[in-house]
Formats: sequence, structure tokens, C-alpha cells
Amino acid sequence: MRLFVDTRYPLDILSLDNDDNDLFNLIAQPISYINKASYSACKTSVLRGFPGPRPIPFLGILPQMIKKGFHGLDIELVKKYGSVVGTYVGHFPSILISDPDMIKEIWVKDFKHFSDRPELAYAGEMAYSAVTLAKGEHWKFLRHVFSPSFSPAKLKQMFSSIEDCSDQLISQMKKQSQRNKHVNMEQICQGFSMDVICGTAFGLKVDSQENPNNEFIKMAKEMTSLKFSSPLFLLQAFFPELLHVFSRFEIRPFPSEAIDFFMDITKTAIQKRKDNNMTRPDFLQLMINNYKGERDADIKNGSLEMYKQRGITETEILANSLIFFLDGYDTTASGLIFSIYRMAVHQDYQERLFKEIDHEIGKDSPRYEQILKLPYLDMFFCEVMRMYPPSTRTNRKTMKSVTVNGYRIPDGVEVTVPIYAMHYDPELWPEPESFNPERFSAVNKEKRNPYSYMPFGHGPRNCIGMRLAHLETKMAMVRILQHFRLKPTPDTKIPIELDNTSGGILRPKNPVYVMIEPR
Ligand code: HEM
Repeated sequence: MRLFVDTRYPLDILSLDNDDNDLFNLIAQPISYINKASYSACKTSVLRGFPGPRPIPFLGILPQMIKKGFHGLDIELVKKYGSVVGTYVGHFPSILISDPDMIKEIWVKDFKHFSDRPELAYAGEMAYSAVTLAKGEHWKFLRHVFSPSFSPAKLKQMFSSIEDCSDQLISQMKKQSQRNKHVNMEQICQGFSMDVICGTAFGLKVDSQENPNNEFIKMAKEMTSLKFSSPLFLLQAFFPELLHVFSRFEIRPFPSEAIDFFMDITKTAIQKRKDNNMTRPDFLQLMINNYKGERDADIKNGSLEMYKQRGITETEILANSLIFFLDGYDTTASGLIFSIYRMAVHQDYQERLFKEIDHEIGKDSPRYEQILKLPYLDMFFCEVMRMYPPSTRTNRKTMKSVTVNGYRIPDGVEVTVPIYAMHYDPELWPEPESFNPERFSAVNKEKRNPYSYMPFGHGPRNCIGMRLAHLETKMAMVRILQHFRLKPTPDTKIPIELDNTSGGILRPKNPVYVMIEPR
């Protein structure tokens, strides 16, 4: 091991225990002699002045990240180094910032210097046609096209689709609880989430709840279950130099079959609308309306006006459909599972939710406006999103060297908000381990810096699906509580354990069992 570790740098919190040793050798041995440039990049002082762990040459904090997951490692880093931490992931510098004032500066006030996200070495060219990775004016154009997708007016029009999915959710829960009082909620939540995104964004009825093994769920799981400790992922992520080799042999970390599946679904859905001369108030329609043929499809670095005139291209339609299928599915399913777990565990809070729902809505199916006017439900869900933010991190990249709060952030460096770790910072959230919806009462919210809470990010590039996520999860929670009381079972793991292997998405490590009693 000493062959690879520069002993002038003590390993600090990243000192390797036995397990890490194996991991380190596994990754480092075959490659340690190849990339001397990367090794020296770790030693150069891009992050001079930023407190943080000494990088393991070539790997940075990667071994610990693999072992503890983003969320586990971030908690340690913030605890040890504070709200600004300089790290290397592989040989890429990344500054972790969990200071709310600095976040406001970067995410909002100084947005023009931080509007892009960093490149993902393993993402193919097509990924940059998706709103999540697009840059500069191109991103502005895509965001302009998609922003209306989940406006309040559009959501209201889509509400009947969410209502149908919620009815199915209740009938599934009834069916399963008749078979066995202890129900694994994971599959049910995933099916619900997939049905909602397919229905609201694409106008598709796919019945994933009725048939949890359908192709939609199977393919989405293949796409989202990429383990970031997989060798292929690691090689592609940390050896961008080898990308041309991967692309020559069509090696991608994401399964082609799943990508092709979602592409085909999108193409077929568009064709059907055209054949039947049908329009709907949804994301797919926005894309169809903005398609003007493949003119100037290869514009690079155009102005916003140029992109608007050109319209959306086929590649953009397909790339963004894929992103909406997956983002709409994975994060919201996680949010609902954690909400159900917390409802089952806290009978007292569940009682308060019963009271509010019984009083405001009764047993009828709620109207769109009613869902948005349930203050305690909102407090409860916000606290779930604090303790279990499905996206554990978000990031930006500097477009030029900027000074924020006395720190000079070099040009082209990644700035990361460790969302999960920030939500557990005791300076921002006293007793962070305790679940307490009162943190989100109007009075308490008023006292807090809003940038200390960011499950959906902030600023012009925040989560485009935030309103949909709130609406569908709250609708599911209301319908569940109108019909059932949830209780923990002997199989419910308390506290819930988190999966360390899922990269940036927070998921329970084990199935979440709850007992369902009719009300
Ligand atoms: C509980 C559910 C969800 C959570 C916690 C979540 C979280 C996030 C976060 C943290 C970001 C980064 C924001 C930033 O950097 O400031 C983001 C971006 C994004 N989210 Fe979500 N999300 C959720 C649901 C959804 C849904 C339902 C969709 C779409 C149907 C969606 C689509 C997107 C897209 C496209 C972006 C990139 C926006 C851009 O770069 O302009 N998300 N989300």
C-alpha cells in the first residue's frame, strides 16, 4: 500500500482500516502506475486554504465514499471540518459547502457564475441534451420549455390521473393486507410512483401497481440500481481519458436495454398522439409542441433566441423523457416509503394527521386545493424530507474563479451541497436525530435561514418536479390515512437503516414492513 500513498500526507480521517485496504488495493493496484498526471493533480493545491482530508493519491475520498455512501461520509466530513470542506473525488476537486449564507450566494445571488453542473465522466454525449446536465444558454432553453410541465395550473389538470393512481394504491394495500397483515411497502410505493409519472408526464396508463414486475418497473430498476462501487462505473467515472475506448466498444455503465426501452416508449407515445390527433396538458405535449423538425440540430453554444427558433430536437426529446421517467420515479418512491415508515412509528403524529384529514376532508376523495391546505401534513412531510432527503447531494460548477465569503473558489471546480449532512448539522437543526414536524411550524420556519433546508435545491436550477412530488406524496398519504392505521411490525427496523451503496439517492437498506389496519 505504501507504494501508492504519499506518506507526507497523513491519511487523517481517511486512514484505512482492513476493509478499506482491500478496497484500496483492488482499485489502486492495477491503475496506480498508469496515471501519474492524476496522481500529481491530487497533490497540487487547487484546494489550498480549504480544510479537508488529505487526498489518497489518485482516489481522493473514493474508498470511504464507497464504504459509507455519500450520506455517511458527508456527515463525518462536515462534523470534522465544518461547513466548508475541500475534497477530491478520484482526482476531481470538489468543495462541500453547507453554510446557508454561502449556499444562497452560490445557488441564487451569484447564479450566473454557477449555473452549470459539472460534467459526468461516465455520461455519454446524449446526457448533455437533458436539462439536468445541459449547460449555459442550452440549459436555459430546455428549462424554459419544461418549466410549465408541473405549474399549479397543469398539476390541477393532471390531478385526476393522480387520483386514479391513489385509488389503485388503496386497493393494492387492501388486497395485500388481506393476505398478510404485515405488508412490505416498497413495491407498492414504487408502483405508485411509476404510475403517477407515466400518467402525469406522458399520458400513459401502465398499471405498475397491479403488475409490479412489468417492464417499466424492471427497466427503471435496472437504470437506477447502478451501484457506484461497480468496477465499470468507477473506471468510467475516474478515467475520462478512457472514454473514447468505452464508446468505441459501446460500453456504458447504464444498461442499453433499459435506455432503449424508455426511448421506444416515448417514440410510440408521440406517434400515437399524432395519429389520433390528440393533445394533453403534459410534459410530452410540451415537447411535441416545441418540435420544429431537425433543423440546426447540432447548434453548439447558441444564444437562447437561436435555441428557441430551432425548437427541441429528437435527441433532446429522448434524453429528457428518460430523465423524467427516472427522476419522477426513484426520488418520489423513496420519499413515500420514508413517510410511511415515520407515520407507522409515531402513533401520536399519526393521530394528529387523522384529525386534520378527518376535519378538512372526511372520507371523500380530496380535491386538488384541499391537499395543499393541510398544514400539519405539510409539516410532517417536510420533516421526512429533512431526515431522508432522497437526493443526498446536489452540485454546481464554477464558470470562473469567484470569491465567496472569503474563499476563492477556482474556475471549473465542483461545489457540492451535502444536503443530507446539512440536514443533520446540530448548529442548524438542534437534536437532528429526533423526528419532529414542529420544526416546520410557521413560527419555527420564520426563525431559520431557508437555505439550511434544501431537499429540492434552491434558485433557478432547483427541482423542476418539486410540486408534483409534494402533491403525489401528500395525496398518497391522505388516501392511506383515510383508509388505514399504520403500525410497526416486529419486522420493521427501527431506526430504519440506510443503503450505503446507492450513490446519491437515499433508500432504505431493507424492505419496509408495516402493519395495516382498516380504519
Ligand atoms: C421527492 C422527490 C424529489 C426530490 C427530493 C428531488 C430533488 C431534486 C434536487 C435536490 C435537485 C437539484 C436541485 C438543485 O441543484 O438546486 C433536483 C433537480 C431536478 N429534478 Fe428533482 N426531486 C424530486 C422529484 C422530481 C420529479 C418528480 C421530477 C420530474 C418529474 C424531477 C426532476 C428533476 C429535474 C429535471 C432536475 C434538474 C433541474 C435542472 O437542472 O434544471 N424531480 N431534484
